[in-house]
Amino acid sequence: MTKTLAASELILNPDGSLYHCNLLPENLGDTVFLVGDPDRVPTVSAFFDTVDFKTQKREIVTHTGTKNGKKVTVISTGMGTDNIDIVLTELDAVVNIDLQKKQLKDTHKQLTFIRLGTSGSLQKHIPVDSFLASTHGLGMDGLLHFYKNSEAFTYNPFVEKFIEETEWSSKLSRPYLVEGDEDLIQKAKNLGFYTGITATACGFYGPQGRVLRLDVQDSLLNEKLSRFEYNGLKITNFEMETSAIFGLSKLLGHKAISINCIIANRFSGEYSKDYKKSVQIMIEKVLNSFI
Ligand SMILES: O=P(O)(O)O[C@H]1O[C@H](CO)[C@@H](O)[C@H]1O
Ligand SMILES: O=c1cc[nH]c(=O)[nH]1
Repeated sequence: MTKTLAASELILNPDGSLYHCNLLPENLGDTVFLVGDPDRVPTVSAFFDTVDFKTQKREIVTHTGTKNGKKVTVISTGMGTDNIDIVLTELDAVVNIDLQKKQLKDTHKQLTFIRLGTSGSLQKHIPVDSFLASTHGLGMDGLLHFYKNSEAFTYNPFVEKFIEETEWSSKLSRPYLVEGDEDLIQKAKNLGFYTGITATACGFYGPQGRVLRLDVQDSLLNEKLSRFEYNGLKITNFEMETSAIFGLSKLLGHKAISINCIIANRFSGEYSKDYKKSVQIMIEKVLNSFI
């Protein structure tokens, strides 16, 4: 018998839309741009040909419209993998659950997620105001461990070597490594973007080795991350969402890429003089070549 989801599990608003995103199936395009900052949503939708739908709840702002005849959406996730859990799960539910019957659909629709974010460089040669596409997300956040079948990402030679070489503390959650979509990464390479492994942290300060008033447990963490290498793969940058976007996309059957504008270099101590301008250039390049 087909399972019907309880009202407490699949929470819907009075109009039948998803609890946090406020979205109904007709409000969503097949390609979804994910940005952290709600203020970045209009910057992205300014490059759409039309904007036909807008909604907002908390920090989750959505614009849907068309670009080159295709229906596209941009949505803000806020900061961190906990918000990615909410947004990606609800976006998947919008297309793959019958919201009226509250039942899983038999056939699944595949969405394409394109994160357009900001990030800090962990490599001297990757400067501020450059653009980087993640080949993999290295999750230091622990989100994926709550889901069944995530073992594929947590038990592999990269993770084993990483734990050993960085002397990863047993008090922290086990790192996991998930790859992005190969075809989308190739498109970013064609645009001349840097590529590399993106470390996803569960915070901006201590978890990324920033010391203001509080000392960190491992003051050498960033040094270890930048030095680490596995089969020619290097860790290039820090941000707070990519691992969860890649992990949930793999588990749910969607395609994903994460592209970030480098706004800080953690070794030179540099910070972009006008990061919003650089982010806008990145958005324009991606919108014009990915749709
Ligand atoms: O600019 P966004 O997309 O929010 O991305 C980065 O910026 C935030 C931290 O300042 C984190 O969300 C991090 O991942
Ligand atoms: O250093 C940085 C810059 C942007 N976002 C991050 O998470 N870290």
